[in-house]
Amino acid sequence: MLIYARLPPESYAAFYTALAAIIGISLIVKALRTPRLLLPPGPRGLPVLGYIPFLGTQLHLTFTKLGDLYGPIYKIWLGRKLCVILSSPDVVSEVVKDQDAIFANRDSTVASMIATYGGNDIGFGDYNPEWRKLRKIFMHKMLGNSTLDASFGLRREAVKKSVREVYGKIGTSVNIGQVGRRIVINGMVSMIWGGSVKGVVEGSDLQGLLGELMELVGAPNVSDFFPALAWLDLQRIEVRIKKMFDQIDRMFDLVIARNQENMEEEASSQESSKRSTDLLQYLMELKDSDDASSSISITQVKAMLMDIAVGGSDTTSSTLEWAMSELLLHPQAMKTVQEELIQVVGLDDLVTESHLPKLHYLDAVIKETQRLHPAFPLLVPRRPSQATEVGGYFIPEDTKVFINVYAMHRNPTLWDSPLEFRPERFLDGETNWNYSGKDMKYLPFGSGRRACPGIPLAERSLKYVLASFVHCFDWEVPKGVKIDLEEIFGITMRKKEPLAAIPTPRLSILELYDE
Ligand code: HEM
Repeated sequence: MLIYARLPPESYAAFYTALAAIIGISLIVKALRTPRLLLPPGPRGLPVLGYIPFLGTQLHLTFTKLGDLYGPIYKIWLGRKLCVILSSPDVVSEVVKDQDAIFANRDSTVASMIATYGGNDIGFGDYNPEWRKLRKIFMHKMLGNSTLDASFGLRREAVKKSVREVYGKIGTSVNIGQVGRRIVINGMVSMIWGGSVKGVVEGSDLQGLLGELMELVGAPNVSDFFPALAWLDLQRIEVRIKKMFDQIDRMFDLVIARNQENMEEEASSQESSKRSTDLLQYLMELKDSDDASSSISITQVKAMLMDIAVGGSDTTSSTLEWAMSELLLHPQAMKTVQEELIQVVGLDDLVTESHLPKLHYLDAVIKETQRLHPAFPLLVPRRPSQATEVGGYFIPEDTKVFINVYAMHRNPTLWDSPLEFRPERFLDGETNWNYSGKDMKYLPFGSGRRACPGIPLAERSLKYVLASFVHCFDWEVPKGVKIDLEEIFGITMRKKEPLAAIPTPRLSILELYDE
């Protein structure tokens, strides 16, 4: 204080000027020394529209070609939306492993928000404690091994029904995709509410409604690229998806009401011990639970039903159709699968889920099918909750991040002869191939916090249905028909031309087809 008091006023001014100069210079030096991160490279596109006019309909192919030009991390602008596309194990690992928590949000769209009850589900909900609660319930309780074991009977009924149906069409051409979709939807529906509510889906076209809903969720929407124009709903996607959604929602309301009536009736007739359980019943019990760590709202119940119906149906049935197409194109692989089935099951019996762990070649066929034809070729896009760095580039908050597994699964630097269908590569004995998402070059179910929670059910359903199809029947492509493997990009990647083939019976006891 004394010293200050003795200094003349001009000295204060000089002191503060010098101090400001030193701070200013050190900030400039620091800024110059810190390398400024750039956005990833990428094509220019047009003013305002960005790359929208050049996307085409086969997004996975467009993105793969751009990856060949710009490398494993590049950007495009779709209107006002910045998108980054990743396609090498290194950069993907930075996102789904090193910075998984930052990239744990989905990039919601107008359509996905409507279809998921405003993001009250697992697929599009934001990463927060409520989402973690739902995901835990979904994975450990609803799709845990004991729940799946208990519901095997319901899946078996769905498979047997379809085997009977195909047997009725022996010698004629069968649309395999359609039969597969029906088995998967019926199996899914009976697991969800078949134990307690009968007959709600018969007469209502759940399969058709889900198909249309998925198509609209996957369609590029101007409202997402130019949010200021969303109120115009230029492509009428919002109007159309609301219509589909309302019909499915009404079906859920009906099912829930019936479930409640049945539970009340059973309680009053004191038959609750005989009650058959299903996922809906389990969810309704959580809805009424007093335990805050597991209680859920009725909207969350319906959003989870939607997740199972949407997430589990098209993915599983498309993969089945691709697997059958590859087997029909590769008779030696078909023969090997059928021989394995004779050894493990025998021609005098039907496949059951207890046989599945012994069907190693069949498992390799399904893994190879998913390598070449991943159901979500670009996974489900993620969105960083803060600005960050990937592959040495700047990634702003809220960028839409695509992971191009289609390109990685076909990359010749990662796979030998990547375009060949060779199930044996999954039987090499050295690598423990699985769907955990730890090996970044093989991600059919994604990886990290947002990886598919339906893997246990998907794995069982794929093996069980495919094994039953090729064990019960020999299949032949109709004369003059050539199987092609052209894809259509949508939210899931489907086969463009439906697969048709002619079945003939294989089992030695014909009564098995009528069981
Ligand atoms: C062949 C069958 C299936 C395939 C190939 C598949 C694949 C995938 C993929 C790639 C994702 C995104 C993962 C990521 O972004 O990292 C996903 C998410 C999801 N899948 Fe599956 N799936 C299948 C079956 C199922 C089934 C049977 C269910 C439910 C019963 C299901 C429910 C979900 C849900 C709820 C999500 C969103 C997860 C989240 O955002 O946290 N999936 N699936």
